[in-house]
Amino acid sequence: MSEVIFEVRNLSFYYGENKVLKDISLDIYKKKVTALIGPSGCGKTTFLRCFNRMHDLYHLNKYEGEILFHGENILTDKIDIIELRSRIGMVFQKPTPFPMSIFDNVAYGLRLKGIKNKSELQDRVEKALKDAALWDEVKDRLNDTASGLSGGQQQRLCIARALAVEPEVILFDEPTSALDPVATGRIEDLVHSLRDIVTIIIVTHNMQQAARVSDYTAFMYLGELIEYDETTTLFTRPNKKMTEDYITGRFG
Ligand SMILES: Nc1ncnc2c1ncn2[C@@H]1O[C@H](COP(=O)(O)OP(=O)(O)OP(=O)(O)O)[C@@H](O)[C@H]1O
Repeated sequence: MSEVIFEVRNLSFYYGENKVLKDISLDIYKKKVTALIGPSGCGKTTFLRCFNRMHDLYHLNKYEGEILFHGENILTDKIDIIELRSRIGMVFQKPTPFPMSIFDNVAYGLRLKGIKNKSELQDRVEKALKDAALWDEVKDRLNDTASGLSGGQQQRLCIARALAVEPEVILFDEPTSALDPVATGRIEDLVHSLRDIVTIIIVTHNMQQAARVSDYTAFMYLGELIEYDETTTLFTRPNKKMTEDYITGRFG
C-alpha cells in the first residue's frame, strides 16, 4: 500500500445553506491517480475544489471536517492559500492559456516564484513541456502566441504550466471534456504517465476514462461517497449495488 498524502475526514461542504458534500472520509495515495466519478451534480467538482481551497473565493461557502495534507489540516485559517496552491495545481475543463507566448505561459508561475535567471527559466520551461508531452510540437515556436495551438495542445500547455512550478499534486477537472477523441487519448496517456512525478485527482464524467487512467476510484452520489477502492476492483467487483448499477449504465 502506498503512502497517504491526503486524509479526508468527515468533510462536508456548503454553498450558503446548501449542503452538497456529506461527511466524506477517504485517503488519497501519493503518486497515484484517483478518479472521482458519479452522476451529474453529485459533487465531484465541489469535492475536487476543496483540495486547493478554490471555494474560498466566495465568503458564504463553508467547509466542515478536515483534509489533512501530510498530516496538516488545510481547511483552517492558518493555511497560506497562495503557498497551498503552489503545491496543489489545477487544470480546468476548458484550456485556459494566458494571452501570451507559449514560453511565457509556462514561465509564468516560475517568474512569480522569483526565478529570473534566463537559462534556469529555459531549462525549467523545456522540462515542463517535455513532461507534458508537448515539447516536440512547440520547440521551434516557443515565442508564438499560445492561442495558435490546437485545443489539445493548449490543454497540454496548461498541464506544462501547472507542472513547471513542481507541485506535489495536480487536480484535473474533466480535462478532456472540450477535446476530440485523439486529443483526449493523448491527455489520458499523459495523466497516466504523470503519476511518476505527481499525485493526481481527476474528475471525469466518463467511466471508461476513469478505468483507463486511474489507480483508485471514488464513486459519489448526491454528495455522499458511496464506494472507494482500487479502480480494477471497483469496476469489476463493486461492493455496493448502487455502484454496480452506475458502472453498468443502469442509471446516471
Ligand atoms: N457555486 C454554486 N453555488 C450553489 N450551488 C452550487 C454551486 N456549484 C455547484 N452547486 C451545486 O452543488 C451540487 C454539486 O455540484 P458539482 O458541480 O460539484 O457536481 P458534479 O458532480 O461535479 O456535476 P457535473 O458532473 O455536472 O459537473 C449541485 O447540486 C450543484 O447544483
